[in-house]
Amino acid sequence: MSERLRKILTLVFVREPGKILLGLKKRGFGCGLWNGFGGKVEKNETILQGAKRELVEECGIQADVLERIGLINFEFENDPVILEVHVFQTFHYIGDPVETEEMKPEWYKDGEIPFNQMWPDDKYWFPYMLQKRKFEAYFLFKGMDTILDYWIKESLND
Ligand SMILES: Nc1nc(SCCc2ccccc2)c2[nH]cnc2n1
Repeated sequence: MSERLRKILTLVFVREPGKILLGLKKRGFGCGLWNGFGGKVEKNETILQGAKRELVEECGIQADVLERIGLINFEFENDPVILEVHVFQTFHYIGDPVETEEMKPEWYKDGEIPFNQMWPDDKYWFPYMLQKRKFEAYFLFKGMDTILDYWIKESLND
């Protein structure tokens, strides 16, 4: 089986009871969409360390405890690199979110998430996150807007 090229990325959601912190991406990949906070994992850090670093860099919040809740593989047609996105959430953090060059943070009620201004896959896996159910998922994209194929399943492994 030929080894696929993989890019390891993180995605972090800060939670309060009934609310979730989203950031409007101001530049780069996914610009103009609301999303969690995250990005690349550097060579000299673990995935968890990368997730915590990106959260501080993108909105100034320090998360003591990050809980792994999901793993999503994104494939884009005609692109050999698979994005392996490790999804985390935290209810225990320090600081108030601040706007950075990268992200404009805003709190949304769990029932009022702006899915029409987010990646099209989010509406499929957010319900698992909001119900605290661990999940694994795969999405095959054509361009940035069209999902050609996907699967999602509840995962019990830690
Ligand atoms: N929600 C969501 N996020 C991403 S990329 C997340 C990882 C990332 C990458 C670059 C900068 C910051 C964060 C997606 N890609 C395709 N569908 C998607 N859905």
